[in-house]
Amino acid sequence: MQGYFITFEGPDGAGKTTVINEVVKAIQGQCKREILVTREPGGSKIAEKIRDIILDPANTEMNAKTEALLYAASRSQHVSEIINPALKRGDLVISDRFVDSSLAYQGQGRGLGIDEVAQINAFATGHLEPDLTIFLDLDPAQGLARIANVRSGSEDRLEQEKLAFHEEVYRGYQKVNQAHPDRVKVVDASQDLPQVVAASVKLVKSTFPELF
Ligand SMILES: Nc1ncnc2c1ncn2[C@@H]1O[C@H](COP(=O)(O)OP(=O)(O)OP(=O)(O)O)[C@@H](O)[C@H]1O
Ligand SMILES: Cc1cn([C@H]2C[C@H](O)[C@@H](COP(=O)(O)O)O2)c(=O)[nH]c1=O
Repeated sequence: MQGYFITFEGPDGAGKTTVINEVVKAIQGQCKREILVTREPGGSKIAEKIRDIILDPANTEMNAKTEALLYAASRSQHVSEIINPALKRGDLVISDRFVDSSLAYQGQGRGLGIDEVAQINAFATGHLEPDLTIFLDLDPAQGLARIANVRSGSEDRLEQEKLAFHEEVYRGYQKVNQAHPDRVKVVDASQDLPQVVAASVKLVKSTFPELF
């Protein structure tokens, strides 16, 4: 039985983690499949260890290629150990970030090139692609302001990057979204949380009506 793979993407602070939790609460009683929520970087023991290295603010000397390869390595482990087995069981897998994050942050933000970063990720994931990606669309400055409200002073290495970097990442997302209009659906994340959640639930239900 083949499962379903949904990813949430967006700038830092767009609300991905919060919205995923609310979407799961909303659909849990109605969904015909088990729901597995996971995240990147991370999602498995080894992948979480790699996450700690990538996001440690002390690792200021990490170069862009190392960063891209660490995200891809973490993802490879996550896919083989967690995501693929769940999809084989027939689960609905919801991941907080996936390859599109690498295309936007490392491909565009770090200037490595979206196509080049896509290639290493195709190798890492065995070409796994989500069935649906919900892009929470928020101005990067607003996202950073939301994060500063909740964890000012303890931002991770990526969150500590200047606004110009996050604006470049946002341009990367726009390119990726335009290249995959069938897969990526955009939700206005500047709305109040209940509206963002309702729009996301509607997308899940309309994309996979057979799940409900
Ligand atoms: N629609 C919303 N309106 C206002 N605040 C929101 C909204 N959605 C989430 N938030 C708040 O914004 C902050 C960041 O949310 P959250 O951690 O879910 O974002 P994220 O996209 O997962 O961030 P990151 O990419 O850094 O992991 C939280 O304090 C959350 O409560
Ligand atoms: C998967 C992935 C993530 N990032 C960045 C985006 C965030 O700034 C951090 C951590 O993610 P979280 O949502 O705050 O937990 O990592 C990235 O640059 N490239 C990636 O592939």
